Amino acid sequence: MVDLSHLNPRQKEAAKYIDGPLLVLAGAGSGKTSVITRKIAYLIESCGIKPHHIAAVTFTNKASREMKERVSQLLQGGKGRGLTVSTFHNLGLNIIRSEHKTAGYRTGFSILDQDDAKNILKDIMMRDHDQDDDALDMVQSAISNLKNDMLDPEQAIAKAENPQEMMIAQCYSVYQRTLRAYNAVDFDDLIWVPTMLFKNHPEVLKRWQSKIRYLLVDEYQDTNTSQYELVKMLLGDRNGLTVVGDDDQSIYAWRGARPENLNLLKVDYPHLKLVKLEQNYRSTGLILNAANKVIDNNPHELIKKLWSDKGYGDAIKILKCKNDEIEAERVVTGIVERRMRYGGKFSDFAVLYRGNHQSRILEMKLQAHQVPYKLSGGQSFFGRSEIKDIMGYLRLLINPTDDSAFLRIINTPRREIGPSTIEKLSEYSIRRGISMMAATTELGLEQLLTPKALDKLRRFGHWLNNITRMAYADDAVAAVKEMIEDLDYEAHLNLTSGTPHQAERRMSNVWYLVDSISKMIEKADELGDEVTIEDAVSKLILRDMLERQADDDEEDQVQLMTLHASKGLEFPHVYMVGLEEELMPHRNSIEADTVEEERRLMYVGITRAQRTLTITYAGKRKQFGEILDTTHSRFLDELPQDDIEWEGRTEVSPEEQKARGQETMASLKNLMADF
Ligand SMILES: Nc1ncnc2c1ncn2[C@@H]1O[C@H](COP(=O)(O)OP(=O)(O)OP(=O)(O)O)[C@@H](O)[C@H]1O
Ligand SMILES: [Mg+2]
Repeated sequence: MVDLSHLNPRQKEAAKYIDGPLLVLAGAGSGKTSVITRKIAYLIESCGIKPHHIAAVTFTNKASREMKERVSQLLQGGKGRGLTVSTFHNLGLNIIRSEHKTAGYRTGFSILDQDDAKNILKDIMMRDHDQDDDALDMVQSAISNLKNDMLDPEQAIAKAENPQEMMIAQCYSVYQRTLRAYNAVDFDDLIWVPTMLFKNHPEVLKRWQSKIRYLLVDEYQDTNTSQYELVKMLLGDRNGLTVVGDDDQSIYAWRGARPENLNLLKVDYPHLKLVKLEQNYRSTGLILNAANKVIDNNPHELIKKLWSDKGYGDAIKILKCKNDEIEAERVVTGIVERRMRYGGKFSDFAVLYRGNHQSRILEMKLQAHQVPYKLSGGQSFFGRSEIKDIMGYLRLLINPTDDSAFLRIINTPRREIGPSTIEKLSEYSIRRGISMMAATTELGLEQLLTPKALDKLRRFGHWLNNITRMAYADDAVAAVKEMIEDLDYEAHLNLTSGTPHQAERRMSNVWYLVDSISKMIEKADELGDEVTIEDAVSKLILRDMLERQADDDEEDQVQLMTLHASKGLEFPHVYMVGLEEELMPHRNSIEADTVEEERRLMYVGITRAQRTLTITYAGKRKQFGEILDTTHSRFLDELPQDDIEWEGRTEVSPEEQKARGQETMASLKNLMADF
């Protein structure tokens, strides 16, 4: 029997309630994710539901890995085998994979990352509309919003109210046709396609409903319309749904998330049971109080009051630094000092920032002090050009119809296949209705190309076909290694990198990628599963898209990530950097009057901290090559000023320090009394 004794009465109630759909609505650190993981164990061990009938979904890879870990601790000895714990997008990918025929895709369909998708869109826009990069970004995000709101191209065209919306809808229509022709899906399709599939094919939906009998959703406030639709369809008129969320932590409205979905649940499921949790088990009293005060500045329908019995804790520190360089230096020396003085691990520290561009200066300082660190998200691994190149080959290897991958690598490393050859090849492939890769070895090309160009294309085509055959028939990893050697990719890096050291580092990234594939295949082997090169590469593509991070969570490293990426996680010591107007809150949100969402982001950041919170800002910051004067963020003024040590502003008086000490002791005594 599963042990629920660690849960408080309300948590227990939520874990045991299975008579209807349930919503747990509660603030940060109150144990929502813990309810989900315990409930999974309860469903399996006490309700007799088989693990393969349970699916738990969350938003980021990191969160889903954490959840998996927590569940596997609760269900040891393989009791959880077959359970699905994944991101929404991963669940969508699995659905499309097993239903690809009905969904209209051929096997080995490819998943486009944001960049590839953008390239396709760029081609389309250049063809019919003369547009710049800003317009491209705008259209890409508009198409994403249309998909998230479940509108297909025809509906978007019908709904367009002005020339701009019509232009977007038309681009959407051509874009979607092109994706189909490429046998490819983009990130939003991973949700949109399964939803449409379920809508149009009730028999497929039925099959999935009988597969997934209990669905649990974490971070529900960040679901968008199509994700909500997917949840609703999977549930049907059954009872097996638990969702947990916190409207104060809704931080993805800009990506189509609809916190109103929390309210919609009550409308769609009149019998919805609501459980609220109030005790925070994560943070000290001071940190929690600061979080509560900041979020109080947002309008609330439902007031949630969180309390903690972890004692008063250390004061929150605010450091004013002269510039961004000194800010980074102080954060790093602060981490080193604290670790030396109190012990602990580097992985106890997290540095959170608003935008990925802020990581570079921190990375430099961490390297200078030889502090190990892990960067999550941003332009880390999969954004590197060498990885994109090799991924291009791998994508083509698992899906020869992936024309965008073909275009990326056909002349990288250089094979002297010029643009006019590629153009003719493209026209020919469109005329024949085949992929560019397939066209390379067609006889019909002879009339179009010079013998030299023809020879180069054919040699390329035959070579890659051979590697593909090897990868499927024999040892996939050996085939990939041979491919990289045949390409003489190392020589290409030597030619295109600034220094030999850079070339070496880039090549080691390539081997890291190959190693990841090999590990995936080995791991599956050990479990008795079979993972093909196709599965391994698809997984890499998805990992790339979701988080762009290397898979080395276990190591003792300082964690660097954006505030967005930190959702759901917790760290003993948190540094929030760059708390300046126009950076946090972000300039765009000030202009668009969406500061409330930034305030929720601030709330998310503060509530990641368990024991100490240090906030920094710089008086001057280098941006776009210019040094700009800055002012501190308005959110700092919203903090409870009595509880913070604002360096250079207010000193904490000795009497006050004493009073705080007494208060801390008193709450600690209370805490001890509870044990
Ligand atoms: N009943 C409990 N007793 C002791 N510790 C608990 C209890 N419930 C949760 N915790 C601990 O509190 C911390 C926060 O829990 P959890 O991450 O589940 O909160 P959450 O509500 O999901 O937070 P967030 O809103 O940030 O996602 C975790 O370290 C968890 O182990
Ligand atoms: Mg959580």
